[in-house]
Amino acid sequence: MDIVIESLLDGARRARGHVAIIDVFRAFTTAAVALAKGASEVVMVGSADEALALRAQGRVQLCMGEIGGRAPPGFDFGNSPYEVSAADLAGCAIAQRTGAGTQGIVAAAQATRLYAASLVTASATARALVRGTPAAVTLVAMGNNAVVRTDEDEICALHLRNLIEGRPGHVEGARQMILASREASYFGDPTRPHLPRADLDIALDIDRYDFAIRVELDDGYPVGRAERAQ
Ligand SMILES: O=C(O)[C@H](CS(=O)(=O)O)OP(=O)(O)O
Repeated sequence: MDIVIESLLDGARRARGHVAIIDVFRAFTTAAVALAKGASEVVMVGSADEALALRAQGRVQLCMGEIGGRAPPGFDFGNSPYEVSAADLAGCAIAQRTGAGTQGIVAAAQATRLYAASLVTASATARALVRGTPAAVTLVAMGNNAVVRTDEDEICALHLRNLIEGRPGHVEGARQMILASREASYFGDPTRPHLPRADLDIALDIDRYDFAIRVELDDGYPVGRAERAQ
């Protein structure tokens, strides 16, 4: 099996085989929390207008995500796992728009199987990626706004590769490397109130959940749902 690590939007466009689009801060940590809180599905879109239109049509009940890190006007939630962790989402379908993660999902049109990945679902995602013994697995680190590479997504890709190749990786080592990064330092900064420290704590709770987020097309929209091992 060929395992390729890619980055950013062009990496998502090139990705082949079974693909993990990685966004630790914060899109797919937030999506995982939403699914764990009972959301039925997360419809991943490229624009805030698409998310709002899906809610207006009744296709989803809630909108979450960000532009410039903050909830767009009319959204129910920002892109904060901590904020979402306090909500009752039982049975809700949610539309999500973010600057990196959901853009990568939309761009990954060549994937034969697609996952939205972060560290909270790392082991479950690694197991899911190898099911069906694909010829190729591509791990795409989405970075900031899908244009600047970031430590947390690149380290998540390396951790996933270790797991896929049968090594345990180093959970605490990965955590500490990310905590030392520029992006981690933004959380809890009083000048960035949209980035609570609790978001960082949740995002680095590696293997918090025992499901992967499988993304499949539904009426042309990529829809993420929890996928547990059989
Ligand atoms: O809200 C976030 O943490 C980021 C901001 S940016 O778009 O990467 O600049 O969004 P995400 O898509 O979750 O990386």
